[in-house]
Amino acid sequence: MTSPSTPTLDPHRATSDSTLVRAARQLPTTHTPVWFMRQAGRSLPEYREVRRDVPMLTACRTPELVTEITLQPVRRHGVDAAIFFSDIVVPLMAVGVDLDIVAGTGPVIAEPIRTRADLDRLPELTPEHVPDIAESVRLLVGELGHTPLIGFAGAPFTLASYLVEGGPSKNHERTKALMHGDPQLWSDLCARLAQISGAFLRVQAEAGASAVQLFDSWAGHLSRADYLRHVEPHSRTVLEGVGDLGVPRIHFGVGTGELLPAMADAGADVIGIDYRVSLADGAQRAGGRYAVQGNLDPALLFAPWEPLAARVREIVDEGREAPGHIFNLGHGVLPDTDPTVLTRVVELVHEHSAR
Ligand SMILES: Cc1c2[nH]c(c1CCC(=O)O)Cc1[nH]c(c(CCC(=O)O)c1C)Cc1[nH]c(c(CCC(=O)O)c1C)Cc1[nH]c(c(C)c1CCC(=O)O)C2
Repeated sequence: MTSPSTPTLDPHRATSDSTLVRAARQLPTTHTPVWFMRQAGRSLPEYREVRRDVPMLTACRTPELVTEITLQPVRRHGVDAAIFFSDIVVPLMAVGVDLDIVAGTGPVIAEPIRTRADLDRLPELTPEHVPDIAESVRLLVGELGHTPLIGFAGAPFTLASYLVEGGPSKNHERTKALMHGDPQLWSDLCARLAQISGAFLRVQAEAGASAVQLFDSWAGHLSRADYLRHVEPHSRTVLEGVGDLGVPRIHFGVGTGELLPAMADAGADVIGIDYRVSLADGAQRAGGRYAVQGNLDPALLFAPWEPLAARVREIVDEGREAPGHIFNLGHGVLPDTDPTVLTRVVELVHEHSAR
């Protein structure tokens, strides 16, 4: 029995008709949905205000702050989706990895994982590790109404790179050395990370996130052969592991032109395309079977309005040729971006794509 005050059994019902979910499912939409990676963050003065005295990871674990920060870009820009405010290292922190996020640098790991004994100290993730995440999602879904919330996690390779290198890396040399020098340890590490990412996505989707995105930001540093042999099986475990939840799965990486077919086939519904490959080429490389997300160069947001607007219209037009299109940037919003430009881009995407 349900009464009006009991939560609906299907937390995704309110957003099942949203443009984001429909585009991901390759259904017709009234306009092209748009959101931006890193839409919450330093480009917004209201974000800098909330974060003034609060460290990044404290903010990520405080449901009231996660809710406020996630809602800020939705209120300001009128985007068609919210992305959960968190970080790819939050589930690692939750299982006990000693790490910090250093402003201007990124995640830094106190004791990198390089040996079997190191891996043995990395536990699996259970919902009990992240009650605050479920709580934040529930608060957000209540506030967002018909606007979908996108949950996310880091993919095994990108997480492994931070853990093995101990921090951000340009060349991923220790990571690749481990991959090739001890393939069994590499595979066991990625299997553990796949469990952690998959469980983190599950917590978010079960609490009400309407879509999930797997970020394999650094996968573009791999050859296709290495990606297929050493990485794809683990990303597939994550994506297929949440297939039963019925929420669209977006798979994104940077510099992945050569990997798009493999990344799409790893179990995604939507393939993220960065700005190096045209949407049309990207959709075709993914076999023409997948919805696409992208792909405005975030640096173009610094260009004068006319050339920027022309590029936005072009991307909207190219997206019409794909089975489904979600407008986004090719990578995250840069911290110095003028937020009023982002709002104008949202308005233009809506206006130019209205049908
Ligand atoms: C590689 C990666 C990380 N984190 C993430 C990725 C994958 C996406 C990508 O490729 O950009 C994912 C992420 N991190 C953050 C989000 C929030 C949601 C959103 O997109 O709005 C998301 C989706 C918040 C954040 N995560 C971080 C910030 C900046 C911290 C701050 O505001 O002080 C934010 C808003 C910190 C972070 N965390 C990480 C980096 C590289 C940085 C930037 C370091 C810096 O430039 O200061 C690791």
